[in-house]
Amino acid sequence: MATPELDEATLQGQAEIWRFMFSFADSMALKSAVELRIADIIHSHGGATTLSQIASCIDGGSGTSSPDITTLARIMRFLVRRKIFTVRHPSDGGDPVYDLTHSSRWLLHDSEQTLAPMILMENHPLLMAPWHCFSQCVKEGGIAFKKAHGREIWDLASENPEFNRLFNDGMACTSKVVTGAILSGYKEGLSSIGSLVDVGGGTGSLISEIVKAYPHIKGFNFDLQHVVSAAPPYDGVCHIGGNMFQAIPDADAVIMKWILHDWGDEDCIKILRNCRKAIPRGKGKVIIVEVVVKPDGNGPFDDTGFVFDLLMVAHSRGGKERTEVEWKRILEQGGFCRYRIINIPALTSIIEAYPDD
Ligand SMILES: C[S@@+](CC[C@H](N)C(=O)[O-])C[C@H]1O[C@@H](n2cnc3c(N)ncnc32)[C@H](O)[C@@H]1O
Repeated sequence: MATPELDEATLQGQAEIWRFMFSFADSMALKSAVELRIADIIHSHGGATTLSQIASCIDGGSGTSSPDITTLARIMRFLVRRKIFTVRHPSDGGDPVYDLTHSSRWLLHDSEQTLAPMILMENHPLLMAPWHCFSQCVKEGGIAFKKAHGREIWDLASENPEFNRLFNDGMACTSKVVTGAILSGYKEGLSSIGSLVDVGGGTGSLISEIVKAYPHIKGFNFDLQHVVSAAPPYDGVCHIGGNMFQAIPDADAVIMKWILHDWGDEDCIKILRNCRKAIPRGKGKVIIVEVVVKPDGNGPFDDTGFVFDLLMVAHSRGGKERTEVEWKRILEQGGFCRYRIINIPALTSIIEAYPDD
């Protein structure tokens, strides 16, 4: 029997499936570029770097081996196609030279504004394993991370210092990236605060940057004990270990970045109620730095909001990304009936919430 000819749309559909089937190739190529520090090598040459110059700066796997330049060339060809790097072929027939793009500047390890530690963290086998458990979660419920590792993410971090470091470093770099956006888009929101507690602040990257920009603010970095124990000291920041489900240290205002998205609605309401107890009546506020999902949004970060929602399926217990309507509901139940959303130039927005009293 003759095979029916495929119409254009069906063929296009097939092409899409091939593309999605291998989407992981994008993240794996990106991860290898970060591990090999390719962006840093090109940057240190001032741009326009040949493949052999890149290779000569890569440490061989064992003491005697030298980099496999053919594999490197193939990874670079792929990343040029993805517009992570550029390549130029000199007219004199010389070796092609590679350069950075607006994307690869985010891969620089030694830059203040880098996503390199986050790429290494999210693409680590321990954090990727739960993604393989989605269908099992649909069929039988439960927590993907626990199915993959037998325990939840914060328990693994408390038992495994290497994983704790990988996770905290990944989060810390995203805080540095978002701080610039907060400081530029939310200036007046911070200037009137005397003390600020970052709840689930990780190793203190966000609060330390805020205190650096507003030295009058007394900063508290509050997180689980195993996290603050590994945190570096910062001027003007006091690290406090504890459990936000029990109590939150008192301050004029609470900031929380990427905390509530880790939890289901009931847990968020408990955290918000504890925030309310920690801030002064009448003038306290909570500054929530989170994604606000826009179901029909087509801004540069809107698609990533949906990816983060699945990330929460992979890594959290009941966490999710929320639309404005969903945020409003948990804020009200947590005791914060007034709020405003401030768009900042970042993946996240600021939700500034005020208590009812
Ligand atoms: C997704 S990370 C966000 C870290 C930081 N806010 C940031 O955005 O870089 C969530 C943080 O919540 C902390 N955390 C989890 N459970 C907690 C609890 N019960 N009390 C305090 N912190 C907690 C974790 O240790 C982790 O640092």
